[in-house]
Amino acid sequence: MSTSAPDRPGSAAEASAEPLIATRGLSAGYGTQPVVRDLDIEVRPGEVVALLGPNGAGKTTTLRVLAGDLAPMSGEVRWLGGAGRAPLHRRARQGLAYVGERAVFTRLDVAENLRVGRVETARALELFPELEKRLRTGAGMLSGGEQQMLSLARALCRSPRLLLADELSLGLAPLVVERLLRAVREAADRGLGALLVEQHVRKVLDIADRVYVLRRGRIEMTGTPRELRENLDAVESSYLARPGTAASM
Ligand SMILES: Nc1ncnc2c1ncn2[C@@H]1O[C@H](COP(=O)(O)OP(=O)(O)OP(=O)(O)O)[C@@H](O)[C@H]1O
Repeated sequence: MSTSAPDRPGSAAEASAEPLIATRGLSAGYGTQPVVRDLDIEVRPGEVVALLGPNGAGKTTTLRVLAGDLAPMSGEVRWLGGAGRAPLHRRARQGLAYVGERAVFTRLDVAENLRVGRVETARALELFPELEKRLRTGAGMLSGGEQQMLSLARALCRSPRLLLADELSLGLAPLVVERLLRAVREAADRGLGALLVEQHVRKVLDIADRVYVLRRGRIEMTGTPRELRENLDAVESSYLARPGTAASM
């Protein structure tokens, strides 16, 4: 399977835009041992790209090195066309949003979380109206889904160019997962580029333009959701399934 034109209508023009982020021959890891090798990954404005793979494949490591949180061992990461090793805080100022698991300040309430994130409350509530009744609730008291809505609101309402999201939907109910993924899709339709690490394979394929499948630190498959679906049974049974979660995919 190879990379080909995205199979979502309207994304052909975006596919010709310059990548927001691109790696060439990237290897990264911890200590002296690379856990991801020879990665060629790119994300362009307006596209949602899914990064899939089994536990320990190196998905989080990949996001961390793209975010500037972990230095490459070899190869390069080009962010906005430049190959410099800008750290995460500088990339964040330049429009990179990184959402890890439950990225909220649990001791602050929802309104304070938005304020600290320099996000207008009204804008966040436009995106997720269900947060309105929780504005004065401590973020640590929110449900998992509400916490992720808050994390995503904080990221998206600052109009980033690129969103890197690590298991946005971990442990959440299917309807909440769909809600979060739809918010990302809508932001991408307005020009955001997004790279999503996601265990809900079928749900993310519904909104993605392209997919990379990582296995043992290498990209083993890349293509459109349509191409991946044709191989989905093989993909799931061979290495995407997590014990106990195959049904959710
Ligand atoms: N800070 C760290 N120090 C040393 N090794 C690490 C560190 N973080 C991750 N690893 C190792 O790197 C490998 C890849 O981990 P990573 O978290 O990138 O995989 P993943 O695909 O995101 O997995 P999962 O789906 O389980 O979250 C694993 O073997 C893991 O043990």
